[in-house]
Amino acid sequence: MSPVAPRLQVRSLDVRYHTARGSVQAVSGIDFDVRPGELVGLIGESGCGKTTTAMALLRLVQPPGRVHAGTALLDGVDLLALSGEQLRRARWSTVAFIPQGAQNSLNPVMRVGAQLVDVIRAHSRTRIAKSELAERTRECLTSVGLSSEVLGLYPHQLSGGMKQRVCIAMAVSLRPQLIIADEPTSALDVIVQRVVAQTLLRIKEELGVSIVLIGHDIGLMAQLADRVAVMYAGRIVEFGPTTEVFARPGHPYTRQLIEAVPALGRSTTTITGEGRMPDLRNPPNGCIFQGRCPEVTDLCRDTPPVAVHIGDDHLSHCHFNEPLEEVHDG
Ligand SMILES: Nc1ncnc2c1ncn2[C@@H]1O[C@H](COP(=O)(O)OP(=O)(O)OP(=O)(O)O)[C@@H](O)[C@H]1O
Repeated sequence: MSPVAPRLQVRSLDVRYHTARGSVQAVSGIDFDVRPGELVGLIGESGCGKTTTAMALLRLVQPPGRVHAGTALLDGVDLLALSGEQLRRARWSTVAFIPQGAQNSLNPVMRVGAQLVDVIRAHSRTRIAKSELAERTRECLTSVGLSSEVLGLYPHQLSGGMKQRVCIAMAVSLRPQLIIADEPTSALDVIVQRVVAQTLLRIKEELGVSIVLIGHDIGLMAQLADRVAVMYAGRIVEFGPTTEVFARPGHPYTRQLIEAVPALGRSTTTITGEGRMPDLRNPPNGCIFQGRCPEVTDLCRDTPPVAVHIGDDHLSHCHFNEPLEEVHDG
């Protein structure tokens, strides 16, 4: 394991949705961490719990959802234990969020500059002089590669990619330690996706911010993430350096995901594995992936696999991985 202390450390996070038809175990005791200035990607097919994980970290899980257990330490402070007032202060200034389709959340009748000023004023802990505000808004735009002329424009005068970069500028405006971005490039065309992706890399490198990036575009994630956590049915089944995970995937689900990477020119993934994700109201005993695994055995049906180190900093949850060293299963 690397000696770098994590900025975010998530342990045993468990989130359920209590519906009339039973309790959906959307996130089942996951562990992961994000280091300073690192981009960690959460990948997996629709319904595996990526957004629920993000919502839990932001304390935005809505009823009937509820965080049942876990901790999420950001520089030692448990986000899941903050009071309402502490939370209000932490939003934007400590943890910022770029939601899906963020560009549509810009106010159409306000100039970009005024919207940035609003965010900084509303969430700043101290009063900021007008001259400093102007300087800060310019800096924010520069950090995402936009010129200060954009401050005077309305959202409809911007392209989709520029709007998304304005949203990233808003996210960095309070200089947070952590940004959580949920599919920030979805609904953009491929060329624009690259620009937005480059913008995320730029703020990571220039501002040292840590980023949790949610997405299902495996190709894009392979280019952006320092480490990836592969989720399946509410669990992290594999976690490790991106190059390692893609070059030497340990988990059969990761292998299926990689095989499903679309051919050049297509932008969506289809999963080739047989069968559907298990019913999360009644998950199976044993390995969560047993229903889709081509290598399933009785051991998999009876006993959940523990996390094993299969490489430097690389964990996988499969009975058939060759362990370098066994670690506690979260
Ligand atoms: N409000 C809700 N009520 C009941 N179940 C829910 C609710 N929201 C999500 N779920 C369930 O929780 C599980 C995880 O959903 P989540 O949206 O976190 O997955 P995801 O990986 O982010 O999917 P997507 O990529 O489609 O956004 C799914 O089984 C989903 O059906």
